Amino acid sequence: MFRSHSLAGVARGALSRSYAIRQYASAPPTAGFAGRKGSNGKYTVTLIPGDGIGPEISQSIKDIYAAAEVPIQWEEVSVTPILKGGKTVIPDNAIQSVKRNTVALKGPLATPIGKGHVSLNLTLRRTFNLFANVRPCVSIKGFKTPYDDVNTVLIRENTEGEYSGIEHEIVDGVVQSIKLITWDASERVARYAFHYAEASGRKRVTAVHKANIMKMSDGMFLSACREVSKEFPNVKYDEDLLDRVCLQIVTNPKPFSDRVMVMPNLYGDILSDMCAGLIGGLGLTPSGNIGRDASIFEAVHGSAPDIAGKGLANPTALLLSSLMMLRHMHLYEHADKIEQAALNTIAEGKTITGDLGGKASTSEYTAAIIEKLRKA
Ligand SMILES: NC(=O)C1=CN([C@@H]2O[C@H](COP(=O)(O)OP(=O)(O)OC[C@H]3O[C@@H](n4cnc5c(N)ncnc54)[C@H](O)[C@@H]3O)[C@@H](O)[C@H]2O)C=CC1
Ligand SMILES: O=C(O)CCC(=O)C(=O)O
Repeated sequence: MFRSHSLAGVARGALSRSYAIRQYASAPPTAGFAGRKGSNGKYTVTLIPGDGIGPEISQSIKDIYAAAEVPIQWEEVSVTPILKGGKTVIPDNAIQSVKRNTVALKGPLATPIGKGHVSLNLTLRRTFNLFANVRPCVSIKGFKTPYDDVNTVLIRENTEGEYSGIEHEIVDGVVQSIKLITWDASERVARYAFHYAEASGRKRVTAVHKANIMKMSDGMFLSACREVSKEFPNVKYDEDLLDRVCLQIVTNPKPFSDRVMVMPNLYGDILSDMCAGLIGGLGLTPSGNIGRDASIFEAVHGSAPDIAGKGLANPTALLLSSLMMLRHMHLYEHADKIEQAALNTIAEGKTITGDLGGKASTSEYTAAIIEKLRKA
């Protein structure tokens, strides 16, 4: 049943190069970066500011990048839902921009609840086949939370599962929602997780599942993980139930710092918010949606309508996502410098946003980071 995937060859070749993964690592170079560097020496990167707090936190990133002289020029595009032939689509110029540049930084996009257009976040992931969503969650040194040793990496299958969007009403009062799991997508994300573990020095891959209940769908996801694990004799493999993992992580997150967790789509969505809660909240957790031909980096959080337009948003999650992007682009020095400035600003605790217990506005926090960059 096991079919090899050509991605493996690409990844092995790339991994033979030396590759240092930092705290907020991009990803092993499986996806490959083939961005455009212009005659001015700058890479063009697509920027989707997004909805709600998106434009405010995107502005913060632009200001920090300008101060840090990151060799990037932003190609800003808006992603608004467009109705075409009865389907909601993404504006073509946004699609073309991501295709051209192969990397994008994206603010959150809002999705109406229980009605309205489909999620454009999911549409983007599917359009570009961004098969792995990498979500690291690391305690910030000096910033006190009930735990100071969280260091989890969660890799979420990103194109199918419970998020397939296949729903219908069978008869009045009975609705069916299909959880679609395919061998190919499971194998692909599993292989990515093992490569990530190898490249980042994590010793174990844990597949997180509910195959006791969803015996066929999660069962196949596990079979794919088991098969792929045979290709990686130096990485241990085990499996654990989602509910048990939740309990274990909130009880003691430390043991999870030696491994990469890989799981179907919805589990990853929920578990990553839970992990965020352990380190200070959604204002701090980044992610990368990794594909073969393009990758889109975005915070784990959404558009935060409750604080939008008030200057209260914490831009750190998007900033750390952008650093995953820089490392994906091999711009390590710029990433390291900005990371240091941001994390030190938080650790000092003088100029931090309300979600972290401070009083600073988004722009005051941004200015504090820029001040640190200037002094560095
Ligand atoms: N990838 C994406 O673009 C995502 C989009 N969404 C969408 O966002 C919208 C709002 O979703 P919610 O469930 O309210 O989740 P949310 O993540 O937007 O907000 C949850 C809570 O966290 C706070 N929060 C989030 N980010 C923050 C930040 N950077 N700084 C300070 N506080 C922050 C919010 O104020 C809110 O209290 C929905 O339409 C949802 O579909 C949700 C998650 C991811
Ligand atoms: O698309 C949305 O509005 C929510 C998406 C989300 O929570 C996620 O999958 O990260």
